[in-house]
Amino acid sequence: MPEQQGTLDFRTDRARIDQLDQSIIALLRQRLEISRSIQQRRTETGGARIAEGREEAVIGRYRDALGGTGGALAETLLRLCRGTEPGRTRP
Ligand SMILES: C=C(O[C@@H]1C=C(C(=O)O)C=C[C@H]1O)C(=O)O
Repeated sequence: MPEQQGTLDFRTDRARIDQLDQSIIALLRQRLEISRSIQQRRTETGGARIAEGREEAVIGRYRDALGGTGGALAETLLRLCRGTEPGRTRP
């Protein structure tokens, strides 16, 4: 029996959410690859991995669009793109 609440059936909307999540994950992987490429090229030429001013701009973009939680999401996204999470070698 499908999961229902009263007469509501969430299957169609949940299928759309699942599709959107797959698209978001694919976009995140693209972003991660480009971000790490920039970081690698910078460190290989003696620069710092992190560009704080640029990160502030990225966080501000998400905060402006989505509020404080959006800013927190951007901070998590930047940690993902740095690839420096302890104990993780892959995204
Ligand atoms: C990708 C860059 O390098 C780092 C990663 C960033 C990102 O993932 O958006 C932003 C700033 C840097 O800390 C960059 O400088 O643009």
